[in-house]
Amino acid sequence: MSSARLSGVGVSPGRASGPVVFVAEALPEPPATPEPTDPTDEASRIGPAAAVVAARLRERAEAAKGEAKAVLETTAMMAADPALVGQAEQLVTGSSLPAPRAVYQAAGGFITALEAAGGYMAERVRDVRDVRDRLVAELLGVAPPGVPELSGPSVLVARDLAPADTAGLDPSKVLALVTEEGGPTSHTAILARSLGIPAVVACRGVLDLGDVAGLVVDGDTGEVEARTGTVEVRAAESTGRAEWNGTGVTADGYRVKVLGNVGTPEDAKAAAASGAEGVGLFRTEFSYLSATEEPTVAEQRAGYAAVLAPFAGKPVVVRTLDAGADKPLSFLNPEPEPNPALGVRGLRVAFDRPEVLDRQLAAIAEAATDTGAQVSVMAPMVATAAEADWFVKRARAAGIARAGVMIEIPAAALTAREVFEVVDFVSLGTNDLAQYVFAADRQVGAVAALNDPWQPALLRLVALVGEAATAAGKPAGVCGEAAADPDLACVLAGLGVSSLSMNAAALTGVGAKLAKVKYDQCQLAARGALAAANPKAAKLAARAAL
Ligand SMILES: C=C(OP(=O)(O)O)C(=O)O
Ligand SMILES: [Mg+2]
Repeated sequence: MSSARLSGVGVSPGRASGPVVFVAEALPEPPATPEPTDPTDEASRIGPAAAVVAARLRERAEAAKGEAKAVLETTAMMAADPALVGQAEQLVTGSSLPAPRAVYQAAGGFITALEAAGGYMAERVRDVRDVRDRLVAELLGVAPPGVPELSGPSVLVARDLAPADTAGLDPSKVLALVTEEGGPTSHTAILARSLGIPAVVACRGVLDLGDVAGLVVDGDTGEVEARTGTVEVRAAESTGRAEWNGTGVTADGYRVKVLGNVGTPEDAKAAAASGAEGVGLFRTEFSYLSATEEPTVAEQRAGYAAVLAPFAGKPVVVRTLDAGADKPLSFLNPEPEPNPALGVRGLRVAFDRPEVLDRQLAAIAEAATDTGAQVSVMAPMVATAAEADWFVKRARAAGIARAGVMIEIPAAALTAREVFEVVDFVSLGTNDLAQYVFAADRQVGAVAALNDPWQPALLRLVALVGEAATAAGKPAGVCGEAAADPDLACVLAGLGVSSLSMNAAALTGVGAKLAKVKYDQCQLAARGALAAANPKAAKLAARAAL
């Protein structure tokens, strides 16, 4: 047995090992050439291929439960649909197209019709695309794209995963996740952390491992060991070392609220069970990553209430839709952009379509009344005080008394004093703030080191916001991944941040660390990190003080 070592960036803690499963990449659009030499023969391949795809989907449906079962049964029926097969056959015999292209085009006709019908029909578009891709892959003799059905616990390896794919992973089957691309603040990393799946991103070379039986993955150090022989199947153990009494406070009584980042009702329950004092960031867009139409106010109200319910009587900051860039919502970002992270994302979508924001605010206000949670709202991707003012006025008009904005664009950090004049609070999104201050895409593995939350340049922007918060007498929180690192959490508190919001798994570690240190140690750590020349030196300087 031989082994090879690779290293990437550990983004979700824990050590796990097991057999490896590669996630096949999306197939390119099949070409319309060369013309088949015998069109009748070529057309006759489609029916049997559809039968194979349908049978596989039915098999998976039998083993699945609940919603997954229903989805698989519907997809199996579509794959066996004689209309799709018939039209594709005609395109081969009538227009001399190769079978994969014919299937692609026939499915395209169904997709256009479903989209035009709207409503429930439009939601089926995703399923038709799924069937189309499976059928094309079968005809080409290659693996279908996406996360395959796992026969047992496995380590998944992918170039990167779409947020919707990551959200759908089953933590009981996925031992660990390793991606060739992606950065520490990409949504793949954030979702892996919230699912408690050890993960390493930006792991160069993992896709070229070829003949490897299993991987040992260390989500803390970022090390990945590839073995050619059998690898023990081992799930990560939860560390559970630290203890915390559920109140964010330093040893000498300086209060720093410790809050949860949530996207789903399951996240909210996990955050409440882990002692979150409230929610500092509810990412509402996570509920609609696969939606093809804007959810109605009633649907949004019910969805938000399910997330707010565990926090009745507690503070919850609901962020309005942050659609675009790494989290596109098809009903809000239909057009491709040359540079999506710098384009129309977050609050910018609402400038063109304020009625979508108003409907969301109405649903949030109703869900707040339904659950008794103390709800505030905040807008993502705000660049100027004027934008902040525009948002706060709309929130107040919707009956939501407390409104703030995220500070995740350097311009907003640099003008934090003006922003504070119009908002009740701010929350620093250090994931995007790092991406924009370093001009380093958070999804690109090659620039992952620049997106390190210990970068002194990032901390200097946080310090500006902390000073502006103190001058305004209003709170500044951090809800980016920086807040989830216990030492860095102390540094942020020392910079004037009054609440820290993080995934459920990080709450105890951060709460326990704060309880061990005095506030002047946090300030000393902050001064040391600010003055450091690089992230490593910043970490060492902070640790020396803590
Ligand atoms: C918390 C943040 O928002 P998101 O990660 O959802 O972009 C951030 O940018 O730091
Ligand atoms: Mg952000």
